[in-house]
Amino acid sequence: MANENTLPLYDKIWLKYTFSRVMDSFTLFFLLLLLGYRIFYDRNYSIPCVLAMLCESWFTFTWILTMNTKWSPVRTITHLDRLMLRVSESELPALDLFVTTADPVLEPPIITVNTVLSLLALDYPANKLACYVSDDACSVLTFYALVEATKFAKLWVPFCKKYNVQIRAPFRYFLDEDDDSNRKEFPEFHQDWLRMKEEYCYLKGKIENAAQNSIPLVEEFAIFSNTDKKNHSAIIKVIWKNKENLEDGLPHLIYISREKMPQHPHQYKAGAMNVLTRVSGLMTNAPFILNLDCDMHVNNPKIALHAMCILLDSKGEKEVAFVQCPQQFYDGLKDDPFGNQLVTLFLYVGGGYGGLQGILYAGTNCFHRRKVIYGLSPDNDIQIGKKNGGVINEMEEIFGTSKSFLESATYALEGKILNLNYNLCNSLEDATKVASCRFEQDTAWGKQVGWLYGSTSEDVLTGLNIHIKGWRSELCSPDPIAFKGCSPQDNIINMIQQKRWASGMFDILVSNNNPILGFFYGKLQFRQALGYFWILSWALRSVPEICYASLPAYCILTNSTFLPQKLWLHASLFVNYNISTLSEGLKTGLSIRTWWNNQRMIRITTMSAWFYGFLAIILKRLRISEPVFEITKKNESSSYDGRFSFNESPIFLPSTTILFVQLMALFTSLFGWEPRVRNGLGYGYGEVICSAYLVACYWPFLKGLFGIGNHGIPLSTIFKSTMLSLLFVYLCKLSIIV
Ligand SMILES: O=c1ccn([C@@H]2O[C@H](COP(=O)(O)OP(=O)(O)O[C@H]3O[C@H](CO)[C@@H](O)[C@H](O)[C@H]3O)[C@@H](O)[C@H]2O)c(=O)[nH]1
Ligand SMILES: [Mn+2]
Repeated sequence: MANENTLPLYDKIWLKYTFSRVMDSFTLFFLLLLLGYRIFYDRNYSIPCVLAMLCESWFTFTWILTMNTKWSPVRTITHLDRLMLRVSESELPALDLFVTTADPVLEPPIITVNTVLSLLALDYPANKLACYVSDDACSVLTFYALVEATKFAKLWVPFCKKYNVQIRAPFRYFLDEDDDSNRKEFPEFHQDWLRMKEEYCYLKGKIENAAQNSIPLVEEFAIFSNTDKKNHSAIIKVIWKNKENLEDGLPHLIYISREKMPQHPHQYKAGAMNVLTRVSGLMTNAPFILNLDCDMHVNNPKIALHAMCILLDSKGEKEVAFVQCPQQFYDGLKDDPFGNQLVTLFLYVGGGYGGLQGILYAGTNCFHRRKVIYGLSPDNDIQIGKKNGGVINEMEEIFGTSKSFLESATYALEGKILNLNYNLCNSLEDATKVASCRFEQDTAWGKQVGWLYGSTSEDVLTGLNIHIKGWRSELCSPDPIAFKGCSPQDNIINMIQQKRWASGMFDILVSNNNPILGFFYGKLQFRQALGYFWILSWALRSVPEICYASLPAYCILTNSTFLPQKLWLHASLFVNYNISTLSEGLKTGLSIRTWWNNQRMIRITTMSAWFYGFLAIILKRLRISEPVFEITKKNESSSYDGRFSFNESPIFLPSTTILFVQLMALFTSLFGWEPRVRNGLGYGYGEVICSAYLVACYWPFLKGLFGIGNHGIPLSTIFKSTMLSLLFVYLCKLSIIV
């Protein structure tokens, strides 16, 4: 039998989704058949047919990318028991915890507080943890909430540990009336539970109160007087320090609001992450970092141990740069009307990346190695400037001019665990320096080290760069699920988020950091590069999709055809594709309704949010406007009903217009208003069915035409869309004449 100590700490299991593979292959087969048929048999080179063929070629290409990504999915299984045999609690490595928040209105402090509480209560030695909260809003309310939360944490953390509470974010825990898992063993449990609930309500009340009546800016809050969120010096406050270094105490808690100046680009979240990295480097310098968005609370208190199984495993140690846990959400609306729960995405596509070079970094729920963030590659050199002793100048060029930080970075890069037990407060002066705007000037921060700048999807960009260095990554999805967050609550917020993702990712594709170059000049594996291409090209997909969606309407309005005579090819493709996505959904435990909502939303998103994402990058490249990071609004609980809401945002124009165009086409066909066939063939059932299918996809918009209040499409949007669709009809007519 293998020695206990040589057994791997985690295993990868290759999943066999045979049915899925077969169905996906059929889809590809039909796509190729269709193209072949068009080229060799149909030979119809009319405008709609050529356009359709171009679009179909793109779809085929995308489909190959999709299949490549999904083809060999894996699951990782972590062995906590083996980890515990190998290392004792006191030997576990230190872990720095980062939480980012940026707006006390869109991100209510009570949510951040819950995330922090769930982190402080992790099942991990408390003297190995330090929690850093970055507040880009420089909000005294957030600070106040954290100070108050610390008081509560002193009761909450021991309570969670004593009773082995599973959900350690109080707002989720107390949703359940009473938790009687501990009834029998501990007679005093109920008493404690009641007290804890009362204390939590008290905390919540205090924060709500403070939000309504402003907080007096005296004593520890005085530093917030005269601060403007876009213009203020750095504020770093050690809210709580685990002075006696107790294993079962409360981890350090540090509040950071980095310096901001109007003329200095602050680089959104990536900028905040880099400040967190540096400040924590000075204070605790843990070799591992877990980063969470403010709304992502810990749902499995053992998650840090699970991640350590991968990071400390003898193979993982050498190869794995980061461990990413899936993004899952609480309070998902029934049947996922906005298609934003991403369940099958993480399972099928996420697992698929796992079988390649590794899952992409998703910005939150991720454990990083500090040295990798500092630019180290698996063969241990730092690629920008060689790091041989004494070359302090080079280190300065990379990491900036802070002596103490350079020292800590050297330790981190060499993998030495410094028994700093740094006096957190003594490093405050240095910390303020590394949190200043100017610190990064002429350094490699954001370019080669740290979180990278230049894309609103800083996460994918940073992860890609790590993969290009030759590192791998792993997906970690223990049961219960590691973290849970808040998904966009309505379709408007969802669209803003999708637009940011699509534009940020397309931005990477057209930059020097793209996966193609990464494959040729770096160590990005071929299939991983294709996998990246799949996701980075989301925005690009909008163009052929919009084009394809206008074809049925064009054909009906001009009485021509874009479908080959043999409709069965398209029909089989359509049926096959739908059966395969449906079966994937059902296997994941989703309802048919959810599947349909997801299908519909992917069409709507592609042709609106992703299209705007595409435009945003074109404008950026033309130096007309810079994309901004629009923060997603977060809620403690969901009060939405899943109906679509609308506003005057241009994001609704493409959808409304596509709907109008299809409706005009369908009416034309119904009343026989189409012109006579001129040459070749006229439109047939195929075009009508396609048009009707699109109307089904855009049903929420059709309802929106008759909705009232924010459930109705505003008149101005209706007006603009009418104009656009009339223009489309006019152009169709024009194309007949010429
Ligand atoms: O200037 C900023 C802007 C944002 N954030 C933080 O960034 C996080 C993510 O922002 P959110 O609005 O929640 O965006 P999501 O679309 O939900 O985030 C996903 O997509 C982002 C990239 O677009 C990633 O950074 C996130 O980790 C990932 O969860 C939040 O904690 C924010 O507080 C900052 O710290 N500073
Ligand atoms: Mn979020």
